[in-house]
Amino acid sequence: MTDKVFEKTITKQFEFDEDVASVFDDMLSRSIPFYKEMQRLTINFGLKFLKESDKVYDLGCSTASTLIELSKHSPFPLELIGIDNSEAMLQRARKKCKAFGVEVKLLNEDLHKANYDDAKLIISNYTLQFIRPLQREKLVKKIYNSLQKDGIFIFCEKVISSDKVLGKQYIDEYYEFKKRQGYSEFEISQKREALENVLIPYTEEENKNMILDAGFSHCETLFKWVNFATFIAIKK
Ligand SMILES: C[S@@+](CC[C@H](N)C(=O)[O-])C[C@H]1O[C@@H](n2cnc3c(N)ncnc32)[C@H](O)[C@@H]1O
Ligand SMILES: O=C(O)C(=O)C[C@]1(C(=O)O)C=C[C@@H](O)C=C1
Repeated sequence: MTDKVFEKTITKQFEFDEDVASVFDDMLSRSIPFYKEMQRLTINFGLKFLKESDKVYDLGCSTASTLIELSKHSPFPLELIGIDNSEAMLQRARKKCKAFGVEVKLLNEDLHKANYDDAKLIISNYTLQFIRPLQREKLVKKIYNSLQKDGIFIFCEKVISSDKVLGKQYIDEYYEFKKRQGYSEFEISQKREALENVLIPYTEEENKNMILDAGFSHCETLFKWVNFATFIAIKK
């Protein structure tokens, strides 16, 4: 279904509710430049570190798109677990997994409370940005502690520039992308307002520092397009 959520005047902050979940796959593909490419890199780099029966968690799995693609591309069976606290998203995820014949354990839980121990790979794409900064640092520490030795954390985030002028140019370039995807100026400004103080992006460097502060021995950028980036972190 086509995303028309922000065609009407907003009355509340952005939420992963029924309205958003019902158009979510279209919303992501039209709101995140190179979404598919970043997903492909997440899967390909993840697979380089995995072996049969390894546990893979997707934190903030939404409609399970990434786990379904991972399952389709993996040459061996994996234990796939998706965690999300939006029931509207998980309903779509269950339907899609069934339709694709993919076995994924889908859990409706808060990431702060859920258990993801013994993970070989943890994925979290475009989700940390929705976690309040103080909680975010704690969550990344929890992710680090939950990974096995030699475990991998791959995550994608919307990012900002630490330079004021470039920061403004990033936003202009991003809104131009959105216009090319068919969103009107009204929809763009409505969504911007709804996301204010809900989606809190860090700079690329702040993300890396947060990861290293949590204990990871290495973190680098796998991909970046203006204000969106994919990172990989290694626990030694
Ligand atoms: C932008 S979406 C993730 C998109 C998805 N990873 C993908 O690549 O298709 C963020 C997701 O995180 C979930 N989420 C946000 N905060 C959460 C929390 N505290 N616990 C569990 N899920 C959370 C939301 O419900 C939403 O489905
Ligand atoms: O539309 C925007 O401004 C976005 O930042 C895109 C974004 C994201 O990065 O998570 C914001 C909310 C939805 O979850 C889908 C995509």
